[in-house]
Amino acid sequence: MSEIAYEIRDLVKSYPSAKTPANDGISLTIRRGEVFGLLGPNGAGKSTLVRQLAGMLKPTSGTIHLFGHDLLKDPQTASNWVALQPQNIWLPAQTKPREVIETTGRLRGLPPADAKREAERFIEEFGLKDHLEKKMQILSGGLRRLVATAVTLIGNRPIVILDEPTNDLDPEIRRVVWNRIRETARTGSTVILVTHNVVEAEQTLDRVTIMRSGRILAEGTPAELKARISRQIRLEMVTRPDTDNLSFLQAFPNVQHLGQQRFLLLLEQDQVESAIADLLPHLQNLEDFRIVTSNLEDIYFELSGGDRIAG
Ligand SMILES: Nc1ncnc2c1ncn2[C@@H]1O[C@H](COP(=O)(O)OP(=O)(O)OP(=O)(O)O)[C@@H](O)[C@H]1O
Repeated sequence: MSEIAYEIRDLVKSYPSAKTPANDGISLTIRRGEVFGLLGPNGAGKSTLVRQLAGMLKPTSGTIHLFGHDLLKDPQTASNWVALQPQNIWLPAQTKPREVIETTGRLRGLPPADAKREAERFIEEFGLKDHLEKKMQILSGGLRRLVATAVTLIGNRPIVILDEPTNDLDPEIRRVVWNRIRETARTGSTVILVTHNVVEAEQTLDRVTIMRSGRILAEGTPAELKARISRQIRLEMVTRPDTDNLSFLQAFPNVQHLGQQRFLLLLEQDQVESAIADLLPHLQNLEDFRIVTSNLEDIYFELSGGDRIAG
C-alpha cells in the first residue's frame, strides 16, 4: 500500500446557501500511519473537510486521492477503507453498547472471537461496564461519544477519522482515549483528528494543520510549529476572586484575558525579568502565576491573530 494515505489538491467546497466557501483551496498530503490533527476555530471548515475525506460530501472542485485512488470517481473506496466518527454522532437508538461495538467489529471482518475480545477491551478501558444494559437513547452524551469512538476504532480500518473525540469527556478518560488513538496508529492505521483540545492533542499528534476561514494557515509537526515562536515564554496569571482592582495589569500592554480570572502574557526571553519585577509589588492580587514555554495553542493564536480556541 502507498506510503501516502491522502493527497488533497485545491479542494473547494461551497454550500449553496453560503456566501463564502467552507473549504477554499485546500492542498494537503497525509502520510500512512501518522496521527494528523486538524485544528482551528468554530466554522474553520474542519468538519466539511473530513466529511469529504470520508466520501460523505462531494467537493465543488479539486481532487482527493486515497491510497492513489481518485475518491471523486470512485467514492466506494472511502466506504471500504474509512471509519468516521462524525461530530454529531449517530448510533441506533435501540442498541446497547456491547452489541453495537462487537457487531461493528464483525462487519469489519474480525472473526467472532476477536470481535468479542476487542469489544470487551473497549468496554473495560472506556469504563462502559456499568452501562451495558442501557440503550443508546438513554446513555449520556459523554458515554455515547465513548461508544462511538470504540465503534470507530474497532477493527483498525486503514483510515480512522475522529471529529472531536474527547468532547464531553472527563480528564481521566480523555487520557485513555488519546492512548487508544496512538495505539491505533501504531497498528498501521492513519488517524485524522479534529479537535479543539489543542494542549492534550499536542502529545498525540505527529503533524498538524491549522485552519481558519476554509484555508490552511500553517502545517508541520507540533515541534516545527512551536519553533516559530519558541523564543516566547508564557507568563500565566490567575487573579484572586476578590480582586476588583485589575489596573496593575495595564502595565503589561499585550496581556490577554483567557476568561474568568485567567490572564496570559507572551514574552520575549529578555522581557521576562522586567515583567516579573513589575509584577512583584502586586502579588497580593494574584492567586497563582507560572512561567512556561509556549504551546501549540499559542501558535494557533499567534497565526490567526484572533480568537483563542475554546478549550
Ligand atoms: N450543510 C451546510 N450548509 C450550509 N453551510 C454549512 C453547512 N455545513 C457547514 N456550513 C458552514 O460551513 C462553514 C464551515 O463549517 P464546518 O462545520 O466545516 O466548520 P468546523 O471547523 O468543523 O467548525 P466547528 O469547530 O464549529 O465544528 C461554516 O461557516 C458553516 O456554517
